[in-house]
Amino acid sequence: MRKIAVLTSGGDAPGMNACIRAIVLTAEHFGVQIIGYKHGYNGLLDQEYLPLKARNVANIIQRGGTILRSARCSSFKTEESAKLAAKNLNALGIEALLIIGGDGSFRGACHLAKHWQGQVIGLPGTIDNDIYGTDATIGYHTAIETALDSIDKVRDTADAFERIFLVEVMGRHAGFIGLSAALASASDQVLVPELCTDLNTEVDNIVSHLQAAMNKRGNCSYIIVTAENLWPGGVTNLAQTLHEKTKLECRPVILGHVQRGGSPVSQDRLLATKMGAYAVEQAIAGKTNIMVAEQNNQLLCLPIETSWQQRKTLDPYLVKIQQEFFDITKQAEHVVNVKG
Ligand SMILES: Nc1ncnc2c1ncn2[C@@H]1O[C@H](COP(=O)(O)OP(=O)(O)O)[C@@H](O)[C@H]1O
Ligand SMILES: O=P(O)(O)OC[C@H]1O[C@](O)(COP(=O)(O)O)[C@@H](O)[C@@H]1O
Repeated sequence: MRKIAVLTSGGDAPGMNACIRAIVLTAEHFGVQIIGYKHGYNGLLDQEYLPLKARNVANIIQRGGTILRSARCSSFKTEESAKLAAKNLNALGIEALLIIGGDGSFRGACHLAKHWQGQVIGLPGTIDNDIYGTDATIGYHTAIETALDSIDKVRDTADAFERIFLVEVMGRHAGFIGLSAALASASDQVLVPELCTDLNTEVDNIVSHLQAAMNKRGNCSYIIVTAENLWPGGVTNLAQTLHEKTKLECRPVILGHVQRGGSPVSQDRLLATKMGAYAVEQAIAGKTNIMVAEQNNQLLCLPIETSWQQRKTLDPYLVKIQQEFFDITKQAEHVVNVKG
């Protein structure tokens, strides 16, 4: 193994820089040259790259975003693009390509592999955590912290005015950020795709929960965490609907792209560092068409297709706590008197 390339693709995630750093330092350790393609798969098509050395990755572990830039590249789905990318990689003598991104980027890697003899290795990097086979993806823990920080602040003003707030978090098709942020911020309800089967009955459920909370706690603040793309018209519409049904003040808050930025928390830096180093070792060992993953603190390789062929599920115990133990409408009628 003499030359490896790396790129970041799809939604950027805090920790991608830490991962690039680990890849570069590990490659240097083994005497392997490394180049970075810029702007995701666009860089492969435009032959836009730069050599990466230890000095290029100094002082980046704490930075969000990605020094290689990221992008979505819809034209990469064509056969001509994959062939052009293969030609460009061969022209530079690249033997392995490391792709830091989500399952879409991994599909891109598989597509390329049909037309390129080199090795492709995926490193799961997305705030959404929606990649099957790994306990967490690079960026997920930082996104939870960011959402949590905002929800805590929303709670202050919600409490002061005894208002209802709907907070929209990211996660295009997955409720990992939503469920974790809701539980960790002690939010009253969480609406995520995995748990909302029928939106028609959902408004009535929310209203009955709300009434139960008011009956139990008196006039109070109430926070609902909602995943993006779930509610037609988003949280602004849902806030309006709830206001019409309850006559209570409901305010929508969309957290948006702030969740993608910021300095990575230690969990993401460590995960990114471990996965980056491990991916280089796997490349040197000749592995291809794999993604690196971590399960129960153990690094491993999985076939890259696993990432999208199987659907990652929410932690059932977290769901149980939020949906059953903490559901105000499902609490036992009698309260045990601790004084006897
Ligand atoms: N089926 C596919 N074939 C080839 N390339 C793909 C495919 N799906 C996604 N890609 C590439 O991966 C990029 C990132 O995918 P996307 O789903 O947007 O983000 P993520 O990798 O974070 O899931 C796309 O813009 C495209 O360049
Ligand atoms: O920045 P964009 O292109 O608007 O994409 C927004 C989407 O990207 C994400 O932040 C991350 O998703 P991916 O990592 O799968 O690209 C989603 O949570 C969000 O829906």
